[in-house]
Amino acid sequence: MLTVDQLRIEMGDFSLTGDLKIAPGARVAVLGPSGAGKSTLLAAIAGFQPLNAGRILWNDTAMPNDPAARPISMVFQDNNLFPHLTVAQNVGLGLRPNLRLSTDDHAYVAQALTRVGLEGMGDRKPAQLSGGQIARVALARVLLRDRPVLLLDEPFGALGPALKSEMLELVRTLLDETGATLLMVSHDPQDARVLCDQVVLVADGQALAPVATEEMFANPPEVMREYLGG
Ligand SMILES: Nc1ncnc2c1ncn2[C@@H]1O[C@H](COP(=O)(O)OP(=O)(O)OP(=O)(O)O)[C@@H](O)[C@H]1O
Repeated sequence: MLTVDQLRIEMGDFSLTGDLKIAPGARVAVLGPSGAGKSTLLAAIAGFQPLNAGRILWNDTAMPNDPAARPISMVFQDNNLFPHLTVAQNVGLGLRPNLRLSTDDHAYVAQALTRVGLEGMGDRKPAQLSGGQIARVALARVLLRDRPVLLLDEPFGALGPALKSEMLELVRTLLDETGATLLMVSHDPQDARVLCDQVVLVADGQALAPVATEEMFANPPEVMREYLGG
């Protein structure tokens, strides 16, 4: 269980509060207007954003301060790859942040690359990959990190619709295999319908408790109606 307990964040004029629980294995879309605080919520859960009040807990225990020690892997919009490292090294960072990979580690990296459809591409640099392939590298790293919570901050926003739906399918397959809990920020409410069983709405300075995706779309609250453009 992921718990956002009495969270409060203040940055200048902006403030965000939240008090919610995410069940293990849930697939949650984080939706809301631009600037509402979706990325801030994910950064707080990941440990990159200091809190003014409240706690983030995993299985009823407060998470460590160090983001690397949290039971979390996160993919950002730019897929956070290092341009000077090869694909295999970028993925290997998920296992060993110092990149001292054993023979077994190299084999795990190769397996993860195969798993996301990038067999044999380990020696390339990110600049030699397409946008979809870069997103796959980020997911291969997530696979190797093998953490119970996956945070995706609009990682496929730059991809065209066909490629994006391919990536959402790959995420679904990986979640089926790992049972990880997903929180995914998206600007496209359709992503929620495709992949997520619940929606956390972030609006008016608040991250609301998760609601079933079906219910959210059948009976959207006003801010969601504005956001859906209807
Ligand atoms: N360092 C900062 N100081 C003050 N305000 C900040 C700072 N960083 C971000 N903000 C504000 O915090 C708010 C939340 O930003 P955040 O990126 O979390 O929103 P978002 O919902 O993810 O937006 P988008 O959908 O546009 O990506 C924004 O209004 C932003 O201007």
